[in-house]
Amino acid sequence: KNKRRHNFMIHKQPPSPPGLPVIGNLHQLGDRPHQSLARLAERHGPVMLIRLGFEPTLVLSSAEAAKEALKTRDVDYSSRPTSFCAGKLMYNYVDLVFAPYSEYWREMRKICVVELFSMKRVQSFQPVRTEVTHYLIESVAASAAEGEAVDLGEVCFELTASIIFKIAFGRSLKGSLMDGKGLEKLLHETTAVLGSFAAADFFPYVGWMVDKLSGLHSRLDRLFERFDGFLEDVIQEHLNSDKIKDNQYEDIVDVLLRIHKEHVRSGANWFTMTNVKGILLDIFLGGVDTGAIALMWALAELVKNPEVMKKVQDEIRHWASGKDRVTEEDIDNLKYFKMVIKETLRLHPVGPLLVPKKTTAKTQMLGYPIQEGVRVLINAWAIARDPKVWHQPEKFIPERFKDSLVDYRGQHFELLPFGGGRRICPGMNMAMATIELVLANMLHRFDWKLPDGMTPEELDMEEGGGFTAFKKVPLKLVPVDNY
Ligand code: HEM
Repeated sequence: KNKRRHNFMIHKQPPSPPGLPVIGNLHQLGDRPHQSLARLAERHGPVMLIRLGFEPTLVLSSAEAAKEALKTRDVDYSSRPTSFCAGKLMYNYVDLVFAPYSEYWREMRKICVVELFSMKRVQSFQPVRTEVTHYLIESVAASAAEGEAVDLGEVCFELTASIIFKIAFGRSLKGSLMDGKGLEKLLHETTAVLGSFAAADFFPYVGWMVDKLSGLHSRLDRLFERFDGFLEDVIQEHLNSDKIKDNQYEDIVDVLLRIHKEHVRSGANWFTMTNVKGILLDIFLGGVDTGAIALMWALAELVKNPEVMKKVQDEIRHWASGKDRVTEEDIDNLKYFKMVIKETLRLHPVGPLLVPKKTTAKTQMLGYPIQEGVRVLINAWAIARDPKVWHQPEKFIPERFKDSLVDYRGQHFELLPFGGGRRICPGMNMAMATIELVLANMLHRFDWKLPDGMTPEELDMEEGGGFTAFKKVPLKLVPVDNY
Protein backbone atom coordinates (compact mmCIF):
# COMPACT_ATOMS: atom_id res chain seq x y z
CA LYS A 1 0.00 0.00 0.00
CA ASN A 2 2.84 2.33 0.97
CA LYS A 3 4.60 1.62 -2.30
CA ARG A 4 1.43 2.52 -4.23
CA ARG A 5 1.14 5.78 -2.31
CA HIS A 6 4.82 6.53 -3.00
CA ASN A 7 4.37 5.93 -6.75
CA PHE A 8 1.33 8.17 -6.74
CA MET A 9 3.33 10.99 -5.13
CA ILE A 10 6.17 10.57 -7.60
CA HIS A 11 3.86 11.22 -10.54
CA LYS A 12 1.78 14.01 -9.03
CA GLN A 13 2.56 17.66 -9.83
CA PRO A 14 3.02 20.14 -6.97
CA PRO A 15 -0.07 22.27 -6.26
CA SER A 16 -0.50 25.25 -8.57
CA PRO A 17 -2.57 28.31 -7.70
CA PRO A 18 -4.90 29.05 -10.63
CA GLY A 19 -3.50 31.67 -13.01
CA LEU A 20 -4.60 33.53 -16.11
CA PRO A 21 -4.03 32.54 -19.73
CA VAL A 22 -0.67 33.73 -21.10
CA ILE A 23 0.55 35.65 -18.04
CA GLY A 24 0.01 32.74 -15.63
CA ASN A 25 0.51 33.92 -12.03
CA LEU A 26 2.56 37.02 -12.84
CA HIS A 27 -0.25 39.40 -11.87
CA GLN A 28 -0.38 37.87 -8.38
CA LEU A 29 3.16 38.91 -7.45
CA GLY A 30 2.44 42.58 -6.77
CA ASP A 31 5.22 44.94 -5.78
CA ARG A 32 6.46 42.76 -2.90
CA PRO A 33 6.60 39.28 -4.44
CA HIS A 34 7.96 37.60 -1.28
CA GLN A 35 4.88 38.69 0.68
CA SER A 36 2.39 37.74 -2.06
CA LEU A 37 4.06 34.35 -2.51
CA ALA A 38 3.99 33.76 1.26
CA ARG A 39 0.22 34.35 1.25
CA LEU A 40 -0.23 31.99 -1.71
CA ALA A 41 1.85 29.33 0.08
CA GLU A 42 -0.42 29.54 3.14
CA ARG A 43 -3.20 28.30 0.89
CA HIS A 44 -1.34 25.98 -1.48
CA GLY A 45 1.51 24.64 0.62
CA PRO A 46 5.30 24.89 0.90
CA VAL A 47 5.93 23.47 -2.58
CA MET A 48 4.05 25.33 -5.34
CA LEU A 49 4.47 25.26 -9.06
CA ILE A 50 3.43 28.61 -10.49
CA ARG A 51 3.76 30.01 -13.97
CA LEU A 52 5.40 33.38 -14.66
CA GLY A 53 4.35 34.02 -18.23
CA PHE A 54 5.61 30.91 -20.01
CA GLU A 55 8.14 30.02 -17.30
CA PRO A 56 7.27 27.26 -14.84
CA THR A 57 8.54 28.37 -11.43
CA LEU A 58 8.87 26.29 -8.30
CA VAL A 59 8.30 28.24 -5.07
CA LEU A 60 9.63 26.73 -1.83
CA SER A 61 8.35 28.09 1.47
CA SER A 62 9.39 25.70 4.26
CA ALA A 63 12.69 24.80 5.90
CA GLU A 64 12.18 21.17 4.86
CA ALA A 65 11.79 22.12 1.18
CA ALA A 66 14.76 24.51 1.37
CA LYS A 67 16.88 21.73 2.86
CA GLU A 68 16.07 19.44 -0.04
CA ALA A 69 17.07 22.15 -2.56
CA LEU A 70 20.17 23.38 -0.71
CA LYS A 71 21.50 20.18 0.81
CA THR A 72 19.96 16.84 -0.17
CA ARG A 73 19.75 17.67 -3.89
CA ASP A 74 22.01 20.71 -3.93
CA VAL A 75 23.57 20.00 -7.35
CA ASP A 76 20.18 19.67 -9.01
CA TYR A 77 19.15 23.13 -7.81
CA SER A 78 22.38 25.05 -8.42
CA SER A 79 21.99 26.92 -11.66
CA ARG A 80 20.59 30.39 -12.32
CA PRO A 81 17.85 31.20 -14.84
CA THR A 82 18.89 33.44 -17.70
CA SER A 83 17.81 37.01 -17.12
CA PHE A 84 17.74 39.52 -19.93
CA CYS A 85 18.87 42.36 -17.65
CA ALA A 86 21.61 40.38 -15.90
CA GLY A 87 22.91 39.07 -19.23
CA LYS A 88 23.21 42.60 -20.54
CA LEU A 89 24.77 44.12 -17.43
CA MET A 90 27.04 41.20 -16.51
CA TYR A 91 28.88 40.86 -19.81
CA ASN A 92 26.76 37.88 -20.83
CA TYR A 93 26.91 36.07 -17.44
CA VAL A 94 30.70 36.03 -16.98
CA ASP A 95 30.25 37.17 -13.37
CA LEU A 96 29.69 34.87 -10.38
CA VAL A 97 26.16 35.74 -9.20
CA PHE A 98 24.40 35.06 -12.48
CA ALA A 99 26.71 32.48 -14.12
CA PRO A 100 24.92 29.21 -14.92
CA TYR A 101 26.14 26.19 -12.96
CA SER A 102 29.15 24.90 -14.91
CA GLU A 103 32.87 24.18 -14.76
CA TYR A 104 33.34 27.87 -15.50
CA TRP A 105 31.29 28.91 -12.43
CA ARG A 106 33.24 26.40 -10.27
CA GLU A 107 36.59 27.90 -11.33
CA MET A 108 35.34 31.45 -10.76
CA ARG A 109 33.90 30.54 -7.38
CA LYS A 110 37.20 28.96 -6.33
CA ILE A 111 39.06 32.15 -7.18
CA CYS A 112 36.57 34.25 -5.25
CA VAL A 113 36.46 32.03 -2.17
CA VAL A 114 40.22 31.46 -1.94
CA GLU A 115 41.48 34.86 -3.01
CA LEU A 116 38.81 37.49 -2.40
CA PHE A 117 36.58 36.44 0.47
CA SER A 118 38.85 34.31 2.68
CA MET A 119 39.04 35.12 6.40
CA LYS A 120 42.62 36.32 5.84
CA ARG A 121 41.48 38.78 3.17
CA VAL A 122 38.55 39.96 5.30
CA GLN A 123 41.01 40.63 8.14
CA SER A 124 43.38 42.49 5.84
CA PHE A 125 40.64 45.06 5.32
CA GLN A 126 40.22 45.72 9.04
CA PRO A 127 42.06 49.09 8.91
CA VAL A 128 39.65 50.27 6.20
CA ARG A 129 36.58 49.29 8.21
CA THR A 130 38.00 50.95 11.30
CA GLU A 131 38.92 54.19 9.53
CA VAL A 132 35.58 54.54 7.73
CA THR A 133 33.64 53.72 10.91
CA HIS A 134 35.57 56.39 12.85
CA TYR A 135 34.78 58.92 10.18
CA LEU A 136 31.09 58.00 10.33
CA ILE A 137 30.97 58.26 14.12
CA GLU A 138 32.52 61.72 14.00
CA SER A 139 30.04 62.91 11.40
CA VAL A 140 27.10 61.57 13.46
CA ALA A 141 28.63 63.26 16.52
CA ALA A 142 28.51 66.59 14.64
CA SER A 143 24.76 66.09 14.03
CA ALA A 144 24.30 65.12 17.69
CA ALA A 145 25.98 68.37 18.78
CA GLU A 146 23.44 70.29 16.68
CA GLY A 147 20.53 68.14 17.92
CA GLU A 148 19.75 67.27 14.29
CA ALA A 149 18.02 64.11 13.08
CA VAL A 150 20.14 62.02 10.73
CA ASP A 151 18.83 60.10 7.75
CA LEU A 152 20.21 56.66 8.48
CA GLY A 153 19.55 55.45 4.96
CA GLU A 154 22.01 58.04 3.68
CA VAL A 155 24.52 57.53 6.47
CA CYS A 156 24.57 53.73 6.17
CA PHE A 157 24.75 53.85 2.38
CA GLU A 158 27.68 56.24 2.42
CA LEU A 159 29.41 54.03 4.92
CA THR A 160 29.08 50.71 3.09
CA ALA A 161 29.83 52.40 -0.25
CA SER A 162 32.99 54.00 1.21
CA ILE A 163 34.17 50.62 2.51
CA ILE A 164 33.52 48.78 -0.75
CA PHE A 165 35.18 51.56 -2.78
CA LYS A 166 38.31 51.35 -0.66
CA ILE A 167 38.61 47.59 -0.46
CA ALA A 168 37.51 46.80 -4.01
CA PHE A 169 38.70 49.76 -6.06
CA GLY A 170 41.33 51.30 -3.80
CA ARG A 171 39.57 54.66 -4.06
CA SER A 172 37.80 57.02 -1.75
CA LEU A 173 34.14 57.42 -2.46
CA LYS A 174 34.44 61.17 -2.19
CA GLY A 175 35.83 62.76 -5.32
CA SER A 176 35.43 59.52 -7.23
CA LEU A 177 33.77 59.30 -10.63
CA MET A 178 30.66 58.13 -8.87
CA ASP A 179 29.89 60.10 -5.79
CA GLY A 180 27.21 60.35 -3.09
CA LYS A 181 23.63 60.72 -4.22
CA GLY A 182 24.36 59.94 -7.87
CA LEU A 183 25.79 56.58 -6.90
CA GLU A 184 22.89 55.78 -4.59
CA LYS A 185 20.41 56.52 -7.38
CA LEU A 186 22.39 54.49 -9.86
CA LEU A 187 22.65 51.44 -7.60
CA HIS A 188 18.98 51.58 -6.66
CA GLU A 189 17.98 51.85 -10.30
CA THR A 190 20.17 48.87 -11.14
CA THR A 191 18.83 46.63 -8.36
CA ALA A 192 15.31 47.66 -9.36
CA VAL A 193 16.02 46.65 -12.97
CA LEU A 194 17.63 43.36 -11.93
CA GLY A 195 14.73 42.58 -9.61
CA SER A 196 12.05 43.56 -12.12
CA PHE A 197 10.41 41.03 -14.38
CA ALA A 198 11.69 41.71 -17.91
CA ALA A 199 9.11 40.55 -20.44
CA ALA A 200 11.85 38.81 -22.46
CA ASP A 201 12.41 36.36 -19.59
CA PHE A 202 8.82 35.20 -19.49
CA PHE A 203 7.40 35.66 -22.98
CA PRO A 204 9.43 34.22 -25.87
CA TYR A 205 9.66 36.39 -29.06
CA VAL A 206 7.15 39.15 -28.14
CA GLY A 207 8.82 39.83 -24.78
CA TRP A 208 11.90 41.31 -26.42
CA MET A 209 9.73 43.75 -28.37
CA VAL A 210 7.73 44.70 -25.26
CA ASP A 211 10.98 45.53 -23.40
CA LYS A 212 12.23 47.58 -26.32
CA LEU A 213 9.01 49.57 -26.49
CA SER A 214 8.92 50.07 -22.72
CA GLY A 215 12.38 51.68 -22.86
CA LEU A 216 14.08 48.89 -20.88
CA HIS A 217 16.73 48.35 -23.58
CA SER A 218 17.87 51.95 -23.60
CA ARG A 219 17.79 52.08 -19.79
CA LEU A 220 20.03 49.01 -19.68
CA ASP A 221 22.40 50.43 -22.30
CA ARG A 222 22.75 53.57 -20.23
CA LEU A 223 23.40 51.68 -16.99
CA PHE A 224 25.87 49.35 -18.70
CA GLU A 225 27.86 52.26 -20.12
CA ARG A 226 28.12 53.96 -16.75
CA PHE A 227 29.33 50.87 -14.90
CA ASP A 228 31.62 49.74 -17.68
CA GLY A 229 33.15 53.21 -18.02
CA PHE A 230 33.76 53.33 -14.28
CA LEU A 231 35.34 49.87 -14.14
CA GLU A 232 37.53 50.58 -17.17
CA ASP A 233 38.78 53.72 -15.46
CA VAL A 234 39.54 51.90 -12.19
CA ILE A 235 41.38 49.10 -14.02
CA GLN A 236 43.42 51.50 -16.14
CA GLU A 237 44.37 53.44 -13.03
CA HIS A 238 45.66 50.23 -11.42
CA LEU A 239 47.51 49.15 -14.57
CA ASN A 240 49.20 52.51 -15.00
CA SER A 241 50.11 53.00 -11.41
CA ASP A 242 53.80 52.51 -10.74
CA LYS A 243 53.69 54.36 -7.45
CA ILE A 244 54.40 52.34 -4.35
CA LYS A 245 51.11 52.20 -2.65
CA ASP A 246 50.93 53.66 0.80
CA ASN A 247 48.23 51.24 1.92
CA GLN A 248 49.39 47.89 3.25
CA TYR A 249 46.66 45.78 1.74
CA GLU A 250 46.06 44.61 -1.83
CA ASP A 251 42.69 45.89 -2.95
CA ILE A 252 40.40 43.56 -4.90
CA VAL A 253 41.34 45.04 -8.28
CA ASP A 254 45.02 44.38 -7.44
CA VAL A 255 44.21 40.75 -6.59
CA LEU A 256 42.17 40.18 -9.74
CA LEU A 257 44.80 41.76 -11.99
CA ARG A 258 47.48 39.61 -10.36
CA ILE A 259 45.39 36.47 -11.01
CA HIS A 260 44.80 37.58 -14.58
CA LYS A 261 48.55 38.00 -15.10
CA GLU A 262 49.29 34.59 -13.57
CA HIS A 263 46.73 32.98 -15.87
CA VAL A 264 48.19 34.62 -18.96
CA ARG A 265 51.70 33.57 -17.93
CA SER A 266 50.64 29.94 -17.43
CA GLY A 267 48.92 29.89 -20.83
CA ALA A 268 45.37 29.66 -19.39
CA ASN A 269 43.45 32.28 -21.27
CA TRP A 270 39.93 31.91 -19.93
CA PHE A 271 40.25 34.47 -17.11
CA THR A 272 40.02 37.67 -19.13
CA MET A 273 39.57 41.34 -18.29
CA THR A 274 35.86 40.85 -18.84
CA ASN A 275 35.83 38.31 -15.98
CA VAL A 276 37.63 40.83 -13.81
CA LYS A 277 34.94 43.39 -14.59
CA GLY A 278 32.13 40.85 -13.98
CA ILE A 279 33.40 40.03 -10.49
CA LEU A 280 33.92 43.70 -9.68
CA LEU A 281 30.38 44.47 -10.71
CA ASP A 282 29.04 41.66 -8.47
CA ILE A 283 30.89 43.16 -5.53
CA PHE A 284 29.67 46.64 -6.41
CA LEU A 285 26.04 45.56 -6.73
CA GLY A 286 26.03 42.86 -4.03
CA GLY A 287 28.17 44.55 -1.44
CA VAL A 288 26.93 48.12 -0.98
CA ASP A 289 23.16 48.20 -0.57
CA THR A 290 22.83 44.88 1.27
CA GLY A 291 24.89 45.93 4.29
CA ALA A 292 23.28 49.37 4.47
CA ILE A 293 19.78 47.85 4.43
CA ALA A 294 20.62 45.36 7.19
CA LEU A 295 22.07 48.13 9.38
CA MET A 296 19.01 50.28 8.93
CA TRP A 297 16.62 47.47 9.89
CA ALA A 298 18.69 46.68 12.99
CA LEU A 299 18.44 50.27 14.20
CA ALA A 300 14.74 50.50 13.33
CA GLU A 301 13.94 47.32 15.31
CA LEU A 302 16.00 48.49 18.27
CA VAL A 303 14.25 51.85 18.42
CA LYS A 304 10.92 50.09 18.13
CA ASN A 305 11.86 47.76 21.00
CA PRO A 306 13.41 50.02 23.68
CA GLU A 307 13.93 47.22 26.22
CA VAL A 308 16.08 45.31 23.69
CA MET A 309 17.93 48.55 22.88
CA LYS A 310 18.74 49.08 26.54
CA LYS A 311 19.90 45.51 27.07
CA VAL A 312 22.20 45.51 24.05
CA GLN A 313 23.65 48.94 24.82
CA ASP A 314 24.33 47.85 28.41
CA GLU A 315 26.22 44.84 27.10
CA ILE A 316 28.32 46.84 24.64
CA ARG A 317 29.05 49.60 27.12
CA HIS A 318 30.02 47.05 29.76
CA TRP A 319 32.57 45.30 27.53
CA ALA A 320 33.90 48.50 25.98
CA SER A 321 33.71 50.62 29.12
CA GLY A 322 36.31 53.36 29.29
CA LYS A 323 37.06 53.05 25.57
CA ASP A 324 36.13 55.60 22.97
CA ARG A 325 35.56 52.92 20.30
CA VAL A 326 34.46 49.29 20.05
CA THR A 327 37.09 47.23 18.23
CA GLU A 328 36.62 44.04 16.22
CA GLU A 329 38.27 42.10 19.10
CA ASP A 330 35.62 43.40 21.55
CA ILE A 331 32.83 42.06 19.38
CA ASP A 332 33.63 38.41 20.20
CA ASN A 333 32.39 39.10 23.75
CA LEU A 334 29.06 40.54 22.69
CA LYS A 335 26.74 37.54 22.88
CA TYR A 336 23.43 39.39 23.09
CA PHE A 337 24.50 41.84 20.37
CA LYS A 338 25.07 38.88 18.03
CA MET A 339 21.56 37.61 18.82
CA VAL A 340 20.20 41.07 17.91
CA ILE A 341 21.85 40.82 14.49
CA LYS A 342 20.55 37.29 13.92
CA GLU A 343 17.05 38.38 14.84
CA THR A 344 17.33 41.34 12.45
CA LEU A 345 18.36 39.08 9.57
CA ARG A 346 15.55 36.66 10.46
CA LEU A 347 12.81 39.28 10.25
CA HIS A 348 14.47 41.24 7.46
CA PRO A 349 16.47 39.03 5.11
CA VAL A 350 17.84 41.59 2.66
CA GLY A 351 17.22 39.32 -0.34
CA PRO A 352 13.88 37.80 0.68
CA LEU A 353 13.73 35.36 -2.27
CA LEU A 354 17.54 34.87 -2.38
CA VAL A 355 18.82 34.90 -5.97
CA PRO A 356 16.62 32.81 -8.31
CA LYS A 357 17.89 29.31 -9.00
CA LYS A 358 17.28 26.84 -11.82
CA THR A 359 17.22 23.05 -11.83
CA THR A 360 20.13 21.44 -13.66
CA ALA A 361 18.45 18.04 -14.14
CA LYS A 362 15.19 16.16 -13.75
CA THR A 363 14.81 15.92 -9.99
CA GLN A 364 12.37 15.81 -7.09
CA MET A 365 11.04 18.03 -4.35
CA LEU A 366 9.47 16.41 -1.27
CA GLY A 367 8.25 13.54 -3.44
CA TYR A 368 7.04 15.63 -6.39
CA PRO A 369 8.76 15.16 -9.76
CA ILE A 370 10.46 18.35 -11.02
CA GLN A 371 11.61 18.99 -14.58
CA GLU A 372 15.05 20.15 -15.66
CA GLY A 373 15.37 23.89 -16.34
CA VAL A 374 12.65 25.01 -13.91
CA ARG A 375 13.09 28.37 -12.20
CA VAL A 376 13.21 28.03 -8.38
CA LEU A 377 12.44 30.70 -5.79
CA ILE A 378 13.24 30.00 -2.14
CA ASN A 379 11.14 32.26 0.04
CA ALA A 380 13.64 32.83 2.87
CA TRP A 381 11.42 35.62 4.20
CA ALA A 382 8.40 33.30 4.59
CA ILE A 383 10.49 30.47 6.05
CA ALA A 384 11.95 32.78 8.70
CA ARG A 385 8.40 33.75 9.75
CA ASP A 386 6.90 30.26 9.65
CA PRO A 387 4.77 29.89 12.81
CA LYS A 388 5.38 26.11 12.74
CA VAL A 389 9.06 26.76 13.42
CA TRP A 390 9.22 30.13 15.14
CA HIS A 391 7.35 31.14 18.30
CA GLN A 392 5.65 34.54 17.83
CA PRO A 393 7.41 34.93 14.48
CA GLU A 394 6.38 38.55 13.85
CA LYS A 395 7.96 39.77 17.09
CA PHE A 396 11.53 40.98 17.47
CA ILE A 397 12.84 38.72 20.26
CA PRO A 398 16.65 38.22 20.13
CA GLU A 399 16.42 35.99 23.26
CA ARG A 400 14.98 33.24 21.04
CA PHE A 401 18.59 32.48 20.02
CA LYS A 402 19.80 32.01 23.59
CA ASP A 403 20.93 28.39 24.03
CA SER A 404 20.09 27.74 20.38
CA LEU A 405 22.57 26.57 17.79
CA VAL A 406 20.61 28.10 14.91
CA ASP A 407 22.62 30.57 12.84
CA TYR A 408 22.66 32.09 9.37
CA ARG A 409 25.60 30.22 7.85
CA GLY A 410 23.53 27.99 5.58
CA GLN A 411 23.34 24.90 7.81
CA HIS A 412 20.00 25.78 9.43
CA PHE A 413 17.30 25.91 6.81
CA GLU A 414 14.85 27.94 8.88
CA LEU A 415 17.24 30.92 8.74
CA LEU A 416 18.73 31.63 5.30
CA PRO A 417 19.53 35.35 4.86
CA PHE A 418 22.68 34.40 2.91
CA GLY A 419 21.14 31.43 1.10
CA GLY A 420 22.79 28.04 1.35
CA GLY A 421 24.31 25.15 -0.54
CA ARG A 422 27.00 25.62 -3.13
CA ARG A 423 25.78 29.08 -4.14
CA ILE A 424 25.69 30.49 -0.63
CA CYS A 425 26.78 34.13 -0.41
CA PRO A 426 30.58 34.12 -0.44
CA GLY A 427 30.64 37.70 0.91
CA MET A 428 29.01 36.70 4.22
CA ASN A 429 32.09 37.15 6.43
CA MET A 430 32.97 40.41 4.73
CA ALA A 431 29.41 41.70 5.20
CA MET A 432 29.17 40.61 8.84
CA ALA A 433 32.51 42.20 9.74
CA THR A 434 31.20 45.57 8.55
CA ILE A 435 27.70 45.29 10.00
CA GLU A 436 28.98 44.23 13.43
CA LEU A 437 31.66 46.89 13.74
CA VAL A 438 29.44 49.74 12.60
CA LEU A 439 26.36 48.78 14.59
CA ALA A 440 28.35 48.15 17.79
CA ASN A 441 29.97 51.59 17.50
CA MET A 442 26.71 53.37 16.75
CA LEU A 443 25.10 51.80 19.81
CA HIS A 444 28.14 52.35 22.03
CA ARG A 445 28.59 56.03 21.34
CA PHE A 446 25.01 57.24 20.83
CA ASP A 447 21.52 56.91 22.21
CA TRP A 448 18.93 57.14 19.46
CA LYS A 449 15.69 59.09 19.79
CA LEU A 450 12.72 59.35 17.47
CA PRO A 451 12.18 62.88 16.15
CA ASP A 452 9.24 65.19 16.94
CA GLY A 453 7.73 63.28 19.84
CA MET A 454 7.11 60.21 17.69
CA THR A 455 6.51 57.01 19.70
CA PRO A 456 8.11 53.62 18.91
CA GLU A 457 4.64 52.25 18.00
CA GLU A 458 4.34 54.90 15.28
CA LEU A 459 7.56 53.86 13.56
CA ASP A 460 6.70 52.65 10.07
CA MET A 461 8.21 49.23 9.30
CA GLU A 462 6.86 48.77 5.79
CA GLU A 463 9.13 47.08 3.26
CA GLY A 464 9.90 48.27 -0.22
CA GLY A 465 9.82 45.68 -2.98
CA GLY A 466 12.07 44.23 -5.66
CA PHE A 467 15.28 42.26 -5.36
CA THR A 468 15.96 43.65 -1.89
CA ALA A 469 13.52 44.27 0.97
CA PHE A 470 14.63 47.73 2.10
CA LYS A 471 12.90 49.99 4.58
CA LYS A 472 10.40 51.94 2.53
CA VAL A 473 10.06 55.01 4.72
CA PRO A 474 13.55 56.41 5.45
CA LEU A 475 14.68 56.02 9.05
CA LYS A 476 15.40 59.38 10.65
CA LEU A 477 16.67 59.42 14.22
CA VAL A 478 18.22 61.98 16.54
CA PRO A 479 21.58 60.83 17.95
CA VAL A 480 22.40 61.78 21.54
CA ASP A 481 26.13 61.68 22.21
CA ASN A 482 27.07 59.45 25.11
CA TYR A 483 30.78 60.36 24.99
C1 HEM B 1 24.04 41.71 4.44
C2 HEM B 1 24.76 41.50 3.37
C3 HEM B 1 24.50 40.43 2.33
C4 HEM B 1 23.43 39.59 2.18
C5 HEM B 1 22.18 39.49 3.04
C6 HEM B 1 23.71 38.75 1.02
C7 HEM B 1 22.87 37.76 0.55
C8 HEM B 1 23.13 36.95 -0.55
C9 HEM B 1 22.23 35.92 -1.03
C10 HEM B 1 20.89 35.59 -0.42
C11 HEM B 1 22.82 35.33 -2.10
C12 HEM B 1 22.24 34.18 -2.94
C13 HEM B 1 22.52 32.87 -2.30
C14 HEM B 1 21.83 31.70 -2.98
O1 HEM B 1 21.60 31.72 -4.19
O2 HEM B 1 21.52 30.71 -2.26
C15 HEM B 1 24.09 35.99 -2.31
C16 HEM B 1 24.98 35.67 -3.30
C17 HEM B 1 26.14 36.35 -3.52
N1 HEM B 1 26.66 37.38 -2.74
FE1 HEM B 1 25.85 38.17 -1.08
N2 HEM B 1 24.92 39.11 0.50
C18 HEM B 1 25.44 40.13 1.27
C19 HEM B 1 26.65 40.76 1.09
C20 HEM B 1 27.54 40.46 0.10
C21 HEM B 1 28.84 41.09 -0.05
C22 HEM B 1 29.42 42.15 0.90
C23 HEM B 1 29.40 40.55 -1.18
C24 HEM B 1 30.74 40.84 -1.80
C25 HEM B 1 31.65 41.65 -1.35
C26 HEM B 1 28.46 39.57 -1.71
C27 HEM B 1 28.68 38.81 -2.85
C28 HEM B 1 27.84 37.80 -3.32
C29 HEM B 1 28.11 36.98 -4.50
C30 HEM B 1 29.31 37.12 -5.43
C31 HEM B 1 27.05 36.06 -4.62
C32 HEM B 1 26.85 35.00 -5.72
C33 HEM B 1 27.37 33.65 -5.32
C34 HEM B 1 27.16 32.59 -6.40
O3 HEM B 1 26.14 32.63 -7.12
O4 HEM B 1 28.01 31.67 -6.49
N3 HEM B 1 27.35 39.54 -0.90
N4 HEM B 1 24.26 36.97 -1.34
